Amino acid sequence: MPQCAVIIPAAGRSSRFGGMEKKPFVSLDGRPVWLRTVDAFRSRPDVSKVYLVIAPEDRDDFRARFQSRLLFVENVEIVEGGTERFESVANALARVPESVSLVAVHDAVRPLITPALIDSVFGAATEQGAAMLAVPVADTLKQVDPESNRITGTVPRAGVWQAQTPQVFRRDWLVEAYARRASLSVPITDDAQLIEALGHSVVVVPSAPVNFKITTKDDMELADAVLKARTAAKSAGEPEGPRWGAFDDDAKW
Ligand SMILES: Nc1ccn([C@@H]2O[C@H](COP(=O)(O)OP(=O)(O)OP(=O)(O)O)[C@@H](O)[C@H]2O)c(=O)n1
Ligand SMILES: C[C@](O)(CO)[C@H](O)COP(=O)(O)O
Repeated sequence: MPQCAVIIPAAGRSSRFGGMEKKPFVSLDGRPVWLRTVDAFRSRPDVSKVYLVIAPEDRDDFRARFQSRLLFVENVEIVEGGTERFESVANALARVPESVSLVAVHDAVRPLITPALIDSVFGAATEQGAAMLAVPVADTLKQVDPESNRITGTVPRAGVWQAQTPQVFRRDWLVEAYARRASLSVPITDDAQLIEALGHSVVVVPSAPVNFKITTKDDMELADAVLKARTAAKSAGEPEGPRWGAFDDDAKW
């Protein structure tokens, strides 16, 4: 089974989240967001190592709060983050050995990822060299003037998908893409963009809205509600569904 390294960037500033604590470190139904996300990958037989990227300014606090627990968490390496997301990913990518065939990048703040969704995007990347999870845009998209808040146009949504993560690539492609990143003048908001710029096609694997990114406080409340619904479904003996994802284990952080 091809080995996949998993990069989990958790070094952002959480500026849209606000609050005293950065979103990866907030407790979500008893466990911190970052741990829920790491736990979705670290015990998989097809994962060689998880690289958790933490901002330099958070390292001491992270160590103080979580290091003792990490002693019991195998194959997780802490990597120093950068100012921009791509820098954080690049720092971790530099740690991935050449022996690893695939690299997955998954936002630490998408803790509701499910085993079935990971299976599907890992499988597609193994076959195609590059794959990512996404959901088709369901709402009508409007272009809005930031000054007046007035609509200046409607964006055709046919064929438009909302990118998620994991985004999974052949390691050599991702290394080459990052080496050439500086040549791109457009803003880079995801890793697939860099692979596309190399001329490789990235396969989109249909995902589920439950794999949303926690960006604001409202998202955290929604994530908490989903987890509570999963726990209730498990207690009621309902079978795990690929869209509901793995039922939470009883271990509380
Ligand atoms: N320099 C950065 C910026 C982002 N991230 C991570 O990339 C993921 C997606 O980024 P985002 O949701 O934008 O997080 P923040 O950058 O923290 O959010 P904001 O833009 O609101 O500050 C998050 O897990 C975040 O921690 C990172 O590791 N390093
Ligand atoms: C990578 C990503 O989650 C795909 O939708 C998104 O681009 C991250 O953007 P952010 O501004 O760093 O949250």
